[in-house]
Amino acid sequence: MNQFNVKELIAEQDYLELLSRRFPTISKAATEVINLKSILNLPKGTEHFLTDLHGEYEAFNHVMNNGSGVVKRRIIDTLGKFLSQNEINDLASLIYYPEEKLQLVKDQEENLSDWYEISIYRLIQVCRDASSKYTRSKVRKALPVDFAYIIEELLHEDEYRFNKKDYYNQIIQTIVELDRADDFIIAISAVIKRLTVDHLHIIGDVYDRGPGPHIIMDTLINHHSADIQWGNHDILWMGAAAGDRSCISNVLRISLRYANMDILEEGYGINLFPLATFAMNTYQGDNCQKFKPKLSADDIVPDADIDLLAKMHKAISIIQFKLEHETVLNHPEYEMQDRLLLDKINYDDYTITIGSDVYKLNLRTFPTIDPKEPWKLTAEEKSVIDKLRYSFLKSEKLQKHIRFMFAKGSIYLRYNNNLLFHASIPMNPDGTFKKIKLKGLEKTGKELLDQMEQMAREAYFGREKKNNSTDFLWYLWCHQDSPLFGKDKMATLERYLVDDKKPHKENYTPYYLLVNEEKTAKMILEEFGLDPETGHIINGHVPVKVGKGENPIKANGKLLVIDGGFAKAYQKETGIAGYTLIYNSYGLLLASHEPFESVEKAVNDGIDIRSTVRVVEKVVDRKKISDTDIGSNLKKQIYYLEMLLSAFHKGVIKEKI
Ligand SMILES: O=P(O)(O)OC[C@H]1O[C@](O)(COP(=O)(O)O)[C@@H](O)[C@@H]1O
Ligand SMILES: [Mn+2]
Repeated sequence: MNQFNVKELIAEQDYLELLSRRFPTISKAATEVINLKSILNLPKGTEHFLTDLHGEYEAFNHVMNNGSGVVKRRIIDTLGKFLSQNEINDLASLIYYPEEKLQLVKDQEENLSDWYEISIYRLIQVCRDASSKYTRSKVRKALPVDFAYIIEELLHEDEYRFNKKDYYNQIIQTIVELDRADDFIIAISAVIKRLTVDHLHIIGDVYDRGPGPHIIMDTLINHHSADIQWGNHDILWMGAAAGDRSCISNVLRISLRYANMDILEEGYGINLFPLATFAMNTYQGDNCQKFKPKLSADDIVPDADIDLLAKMHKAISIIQFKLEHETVLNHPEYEMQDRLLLDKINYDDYTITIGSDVYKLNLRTFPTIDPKEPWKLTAEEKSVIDKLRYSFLKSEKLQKHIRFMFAKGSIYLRYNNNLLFHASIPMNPDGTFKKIKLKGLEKTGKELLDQMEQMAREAYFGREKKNNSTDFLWYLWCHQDSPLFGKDKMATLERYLVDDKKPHKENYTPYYLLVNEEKTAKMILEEFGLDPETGHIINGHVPVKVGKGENPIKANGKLLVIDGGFAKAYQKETGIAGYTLIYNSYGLLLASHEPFESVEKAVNDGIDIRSTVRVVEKVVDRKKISDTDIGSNLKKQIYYLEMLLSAFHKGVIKEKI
């Protein structure tokens, strides 16, 4: 125990006085020290890293339910010797989807009471194993109120213990007899999942392309412990929620591109009527071929709807190009003049000059463009975007989700000596950090990212203030110096208006080449105040083309890129359905997942996402809480509690009895 002299105690007297209100006696302070010291020796909790979810809520839910394979591992560890593979799969799907599985069992099982008793018995075993890493108090906090007492009894009673066997069995039988088995199974399955993964990291891009980012956000808000590093698609929605017109038009364009209207209308209550009527009138007779939505195999959309979606898609794309042009004109300091393309179109011969090359346009109808001032919105376009903006600003649900993004999110995060961010760090080709001028001051590396994050927060929280600009949120979406984006340009206009693929190319910034070198990765870790020998960088953003032999582990293990592509639209390219990372007390594990089929298949056929787990790094000594950030915090608390104990003993602070 730390010893302190009177002088030291007097120097901290005010703080100790405050602390003594929570721990008023020697005995209370000593008990807390004993508790905290014992926690330090427990194994480190399991962290789960997911990224680039892109609205794929079903696959996300599944990975949350199976903990990237950790739940099944636990079943095998606890009951593997006694159960067949089928029984293991059945128990796993019961834990993942208890409601659905119970329904199925009721339809099929003849002796339901037996099934209930056996299943409850097995679930308790798995739950006991999952809870063994934690203090009783932490487990208690994870229990649902209704069953807290019973689950606690069952977890801490041993069915083999003499005298207690009947007691234990009686509890289970009574649960079944009183028709409480379904609720009990649902409750204990949730506890198992919750205890299996202690903390969740989302490395960005919850939004866009898939149908249910709002469903994912609801899950995250209800999660017991999660953080988010903003991806470029998240900041786009954050900008839209701040009322930024360029961001709003991008958000709508992407939703229309993938025919995801549910998120806007049902998810966030955005009124699309003004855009629909405007598009129908303005693009009447135009089949808007290039703007037909990209549908996935299971999307069924009638032709008439496709026609309307295509018209709306074209209308909002043209509005977006105009708004972005104006933003670039308003911000010469962004140095994005190469993105001024609307005025490089020759509206007589339908060509566009990009750099020194001239390309043929694939479109000829621009009913709202005045070639003299092509970036000017027509009065109708202005009215449409203003009405949409109103809807975004007034959507309570959207604002709630975005406030959560700000509360639990950041551009980068340091967590247990790992550095987490979505895309990149601005760097020069020579390997040094790139200086970027913001608000008249040049900054690099960590300082730069801190400044950018502060500006993002100011832009959103000042959204109702006069003269507040939200343009910086758009900058973070698509600027080459944005750590959330990391490409030299976002070639959206070229991709829509020119068939030639040459100008579509977006090049990754120097970070991507440099960071493959171990020395650069270590330099970045050091810049962010982490130990380069033991730390890792964890990124998403870039789909890892496993099919083409790409490896997600780079820089000699210092960098992990875990975007394997949850996005269905990208699975052809990547060849898998996503990577997730697990960091437990034994080390770092990388799980690669094959595409998720459906909840039905998972429940009926016990088909899990097939996941391959490989060890990235194994620690020599099992990591304890003492080795984590929480551990450092606890040690600080212990230090002050020991100081308080000294103060009690030396009479600097009196016990409050
Ligand atoms: O394939 P899509 O949906 O048309 O999107 C292409 C655009 O998405 C981006 O790749 C950004 O999205 P990601 O952050 O998911 O990579 C842009 O660079 C590109 O212009
Ligand atoms: Mn991204």
